[in-house]
Amino acid sequence: MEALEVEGLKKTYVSKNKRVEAVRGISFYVNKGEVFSILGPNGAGKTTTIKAILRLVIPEEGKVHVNRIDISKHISEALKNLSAVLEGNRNIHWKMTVYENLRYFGYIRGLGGRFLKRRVEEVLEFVELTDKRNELAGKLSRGMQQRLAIAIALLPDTPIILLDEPTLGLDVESSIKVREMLIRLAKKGKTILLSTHDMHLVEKVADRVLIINNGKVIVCDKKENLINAFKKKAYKIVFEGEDHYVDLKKYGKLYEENGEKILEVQLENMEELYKIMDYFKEKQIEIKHLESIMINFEEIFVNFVRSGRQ
Ligand SMILES: Nc1ncnc2c1ncn2[C@@H]1O[C@H](COP(=O)(O)OP(=O)(O)OP(=O)(O)O)[C@@H](O)[C@H]1O
Repeated sequence: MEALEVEGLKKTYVSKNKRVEAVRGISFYVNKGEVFSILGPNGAGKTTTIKAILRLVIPEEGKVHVNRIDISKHISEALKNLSAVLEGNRNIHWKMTVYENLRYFGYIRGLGGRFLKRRVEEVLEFVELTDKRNELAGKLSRGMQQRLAIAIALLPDTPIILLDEPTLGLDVESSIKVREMLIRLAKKGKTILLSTHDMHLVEKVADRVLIINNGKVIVCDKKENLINAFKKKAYKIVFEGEDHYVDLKKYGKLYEENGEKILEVQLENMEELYKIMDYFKEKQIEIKHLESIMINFEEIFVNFVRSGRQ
């Protein structure tokens, strides 16, 4: 069942002498309990899409349903299901402590009394900031500020959480912490929509991926399918042979590993593989084994964006 449905979203920013078609007809859905990632280069329209879902920008076309509720018609009802961590840490009060921030934003979301008190402790523990509760938010590291922003979003315990670039500008350790947090949230059954261009994050947490460029969808599929689409086309050929093998360089990357000679190739189709195998035969170089290899998600992304540039 879909937790989020986005249909035909269009948003054009118009200023005095400029029109930017930021989102040009984007549609997708996010299933309940799924981690769905929007991936795209700078300016692709990721932030605009997330803001349009939250009605922070009003799209000129398109529909957004949150748990089957049309957000343009029943905004407060729909928003009860959503919380968001937007880009940057602007939604934190620098001069308040961690604890005061959580109380303050809890009140804003309509929480109070014993429930809020308990929730504050729970989220503090979840983001591992319990021992920083009395520190001023402005004095925290960037990674901790991001965790505080996530804690604030978690307070109302909504079923759907949107995150825009949650690891942007964070050091490796903090990025890993955020990544682990998202995995824990997914395990709790939360529906997560995140925008990012952090490939590691996508590789580790996403179930399905939507790749967009210039405000349009290039592809939307399960992460595994996207990986497999290219995995089949990348091969590692382990071979034996003394002479001639330097010529193989023209086919791909040639190297030695643990005393084995390896040729790594990326191919458009099987014909190309057969051609290479014929060449091995002709030169009497023995192939010991051949395996399809995984190319990393970054390469997959670049391949899709290149092939589908709109
Ligand atoms: N308020 C605005 N007024 C005018 N143009 C805007 C506005 N906000 C975004 N844009 C433009 O719309 C396009 C899409 O921007 P958006 O922020 O949605 O992309 P993004 O994929 O989130 O990129 P980034 O990763 O750089 O944030 C860009 O060309 C951007 O310059």
